Amino acid sequence: MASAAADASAGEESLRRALSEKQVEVDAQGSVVRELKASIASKDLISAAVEALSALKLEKASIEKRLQEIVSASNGGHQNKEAFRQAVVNTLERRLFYIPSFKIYRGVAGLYDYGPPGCAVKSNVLAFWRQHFVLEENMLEVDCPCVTPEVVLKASGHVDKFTDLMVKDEKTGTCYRADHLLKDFCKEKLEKDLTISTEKAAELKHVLAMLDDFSAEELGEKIKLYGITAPDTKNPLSDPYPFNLMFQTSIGPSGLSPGYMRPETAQGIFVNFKDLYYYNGNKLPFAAAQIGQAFRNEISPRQGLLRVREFTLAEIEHFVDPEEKSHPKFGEVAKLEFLMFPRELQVSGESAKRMVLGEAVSKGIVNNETLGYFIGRVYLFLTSLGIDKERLRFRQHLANEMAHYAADCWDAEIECSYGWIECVGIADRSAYDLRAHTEKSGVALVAHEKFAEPKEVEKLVIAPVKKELGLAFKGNQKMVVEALEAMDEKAAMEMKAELETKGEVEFQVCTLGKNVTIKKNMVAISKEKKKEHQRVFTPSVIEPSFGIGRIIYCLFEHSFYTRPSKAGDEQLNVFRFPPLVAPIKCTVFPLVQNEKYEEVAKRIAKSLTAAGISYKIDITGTSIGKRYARTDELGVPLAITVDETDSITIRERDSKKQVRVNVDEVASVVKKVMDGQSTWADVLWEYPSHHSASADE
Ligand SMILES: Nc1ncnc2c1ncn2[C@@H]1O[C@H](COP(=O)(O)OP(=O)(O)OP(=O)(O)O)[C@@H](O)[C@H]1O
Repeated sequence: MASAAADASAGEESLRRALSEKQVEVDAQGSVVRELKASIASKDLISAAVEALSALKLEKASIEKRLQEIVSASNGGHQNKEAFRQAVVNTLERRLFYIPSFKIYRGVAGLYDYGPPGCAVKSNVLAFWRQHFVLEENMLEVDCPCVTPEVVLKASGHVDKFTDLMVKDEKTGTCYRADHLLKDFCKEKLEKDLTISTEKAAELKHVLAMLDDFSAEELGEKIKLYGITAPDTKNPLSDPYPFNLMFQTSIGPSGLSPGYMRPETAQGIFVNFKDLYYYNGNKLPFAAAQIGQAFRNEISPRQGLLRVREFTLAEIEHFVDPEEKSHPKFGEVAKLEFLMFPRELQVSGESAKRMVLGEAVSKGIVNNETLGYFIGRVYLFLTSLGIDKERLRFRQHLANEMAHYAADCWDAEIECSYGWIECVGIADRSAYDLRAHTEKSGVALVAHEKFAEPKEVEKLVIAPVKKELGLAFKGNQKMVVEALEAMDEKAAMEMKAELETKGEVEFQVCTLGKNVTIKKNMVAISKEKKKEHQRVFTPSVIEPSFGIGRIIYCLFEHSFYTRPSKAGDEQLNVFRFPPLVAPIKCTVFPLVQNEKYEEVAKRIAKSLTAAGISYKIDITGTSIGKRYARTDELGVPLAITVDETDSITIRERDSKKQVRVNVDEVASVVKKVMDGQSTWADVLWEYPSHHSASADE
């Protein structure tokens, strides 16, 4: 291998790049390969690395041996992830951040209670959300009911389409999400089966890419083909069938008025569009926002807070003129650089790449400035909360993942021990929702642009001939009609030209997942000239939708670490929450139990209350080290120890450094750090440091 070092130098740079994209790295000699991240090494990674290293004439057998080591190391990494998760979840449940609901009755899957520190973290996250989005953009906040009449969710498409495909264990009746079982099977095979052939690997990857597109029949065929059985019992599974995720109810005692618990908060905003537009002085763009509970009867909720049956959503609906999607504040986020995972990289099997947001928009990777602006603001929001920048990426939806009406969608995904998790969906939903409610309610949910002078305008008119389409497409007619009507001007004029020359045209209907042949007699496309005093249009909507529980859980994992106790006999848990998020901002401890110190502690507590700072006072006689450990486990940033009557010490959680501060100044010092007006480094600079005489730390 040593002789390969010389060969390595020429191609090393490109090799290093090739491998680091595949998450492996070679050392200076080009002979040792090691994993960059704790992700699972795949067969694909191995063949790519073998190929690249072989090009440098390294000895193939030894490369393969080394790569096998990587695979077992990364499987070890997998176990480490589980152990890490267990440590985090144990701490969270023991300290009552959250606990399974109705625990004394053995709980209900997918339902959790937030305990005191969890409630505080959640309310801090929501307060910051309001400040960062609602306040910053002058959004119109609303609060609508969770119980929603059927007609609303019929119009939005939820009654007919908000389904997942389910399979049942044929013996026990246990239900599973069919696509999740197929996904788990493919992923496990790709990650762990080193003997898998290249063709098989390609097939499984294709299955993964098409997962969202499979019909019930196709999913059933794959499950049979791969011999997938019930994970817990290995019993055979039923054929997949659709299950609507909404909880149904009826409104009023008669039982005649069906309703549902809302599966998202957005519809409450759409149905109020007309009044909100008026409230906003009939001006676009504007955004409405809502924080509230959403309900989804998930088929088999696993993964703790990540997939639950009732959760808090924070949603923004930003209404904008479809012809003007630039954003006046885009410049403020254009220079941000972070991990982006556009469609093309996913399709070609590459990893996410760091990109400058402004470039992603100018190159058309992100559809428009407004969507880009929100991607940037979401990045700033999540990283300010303490989400690790390196474990946050924005993944673009694949064409088959997006609803047919959507112009572009990006998910903010956060990596945690469960893998990459969608925590915020940012979608340009075009005019779909407002159009759907206009049609169903008969109330025009539109905006107006008044012209100074009447204008002669040319209007695109797409008139599908429903009779002909019905004959040709039968049950699929509605989806073909919707897709034809949703065409933009360019696509419509191209279709018109082709119909005139060839008489028919191939047309992709995303909701059907295939092309259909449209004939000349099936649609009339024209442009009509009219004099108009105003332009009436349905606004497009850009929707960032935040799953608060998912964000909080990822934040817990990203903030958690352990460190040895002073005696080195145990590992102590710490959450390094930033002050913004910390459930309690400081603690107050008298060093020893005596009346004088307790008096001082009470005085400080009063001044903290007056300054609006949450604190915990602990006057137990427990050793100070134990008291610190207890509050580190809650992520409390500062601890005030009363060891004199005129001055006290403040200790910072992560550095464990201490300063001495006069009793009268304590509240204002803590407040400044909590509000972000000072940093701990400023405090260290300004106040004399204190070296603890206590043997506890
Ligand atoms: N069952 C759930 N439990 C907790 N949060 C959820 C759940 N379903 C969705 N969310 C959150 O709500 C946000 C918006 O919902 P959306 O409908 O886009 O999710 P989704 O695409 O259906 O999610 P998934 O594909 O994971 O089921 C998601 O980004 C996620 O953070």
